[in-house]
Amino acid sequence: MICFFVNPASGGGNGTRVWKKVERAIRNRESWSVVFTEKPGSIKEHLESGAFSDITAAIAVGGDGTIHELANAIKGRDIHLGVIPAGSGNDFARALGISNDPVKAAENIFLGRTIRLDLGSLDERLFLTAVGSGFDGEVARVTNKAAYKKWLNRINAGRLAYLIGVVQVLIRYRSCKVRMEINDEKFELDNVWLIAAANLKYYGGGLPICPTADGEDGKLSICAIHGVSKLKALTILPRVVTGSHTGLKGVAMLEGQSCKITSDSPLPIQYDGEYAGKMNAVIRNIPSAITVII
Ligand SMILES: Nc1ncnc2c1ncn2[C@@H]1O[C@H](COP(=O)(O)OP(=O)(O)OP(=O)(O)O)[C@@H](O)[C@H]1O
Repeated sequence: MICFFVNPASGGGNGTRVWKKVERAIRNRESWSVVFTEKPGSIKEHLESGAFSDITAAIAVGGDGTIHELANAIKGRDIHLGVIPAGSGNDFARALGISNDPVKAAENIFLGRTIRLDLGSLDERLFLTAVGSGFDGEVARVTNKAAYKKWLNRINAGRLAYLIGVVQVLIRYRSCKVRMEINDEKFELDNVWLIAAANLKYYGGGLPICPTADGEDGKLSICAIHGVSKLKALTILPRVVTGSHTGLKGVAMLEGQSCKITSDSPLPIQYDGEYAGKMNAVIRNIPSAITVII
């Protein structure tokens, strides 16, 4: 049984619109059911209710936050994961080349072609795309609670909300000293603006922060922007839009199975675009952790 978990709130209401198209397209197919999420966390509640014991595939109709919830809710169970993109960022779907056309994406779900994908973990929680600490964690904190996000999502301008958040944070954000440990190698970094640890290459709605990240290689790709003034950081950050930041002075690209980030004052962290809080982070790659329908 395939179960679609539709988040009506994703993409500022896009979830419902996308589901209507999918429903028309799959009306004559068998062995599927649908659940509408009521609030953050409700996917887990539904799955734990015991009413879904016959699910073989769980499909998020939503954005990266919905698929993040779904992956965590099916943790440890033999359920394939899929997505019909309906969010504002859709970085998971973008990285895996999943169609933005709801009907095509739904057809592919029923074709059932799968890959084994690595996941990342931040403490006990799983993530699919990337963890960002420092500047982008702060952007997630500011943007996710901003009233303008809902407004802009409603007019399909979710990316603009993120850009406003970037400008807000740029004005007041200060770099700091960070201790980073990749596998067993220790680094002391000054003037750290951000450290991202990625399973897949995009975050923030299509920003290729780690352009060579590969969700099937058993490693995290790590990008640290550090050791530069705010003025210099301001010239680097826009280059992330095209992925052309990687060779610049002040940008270190690394990789490893694990990445620990600690600082005297814990940094704000986001994972899959969701704000996780201020913390010292232990991030790991979990190789071939999940089966994804692509
Ligand atoms: N019925 C609901 N009402 C409000 N929020 C919900 C509901 N169901 C789920 N959510 C929450 O909605 C949040 C946003 O969903 P999601 O991330 O999929 O959309 P998005 O932010 O538009 O997309 P993206 O993350 O790709 O930019 C998630 O954190 C999820 O927990």
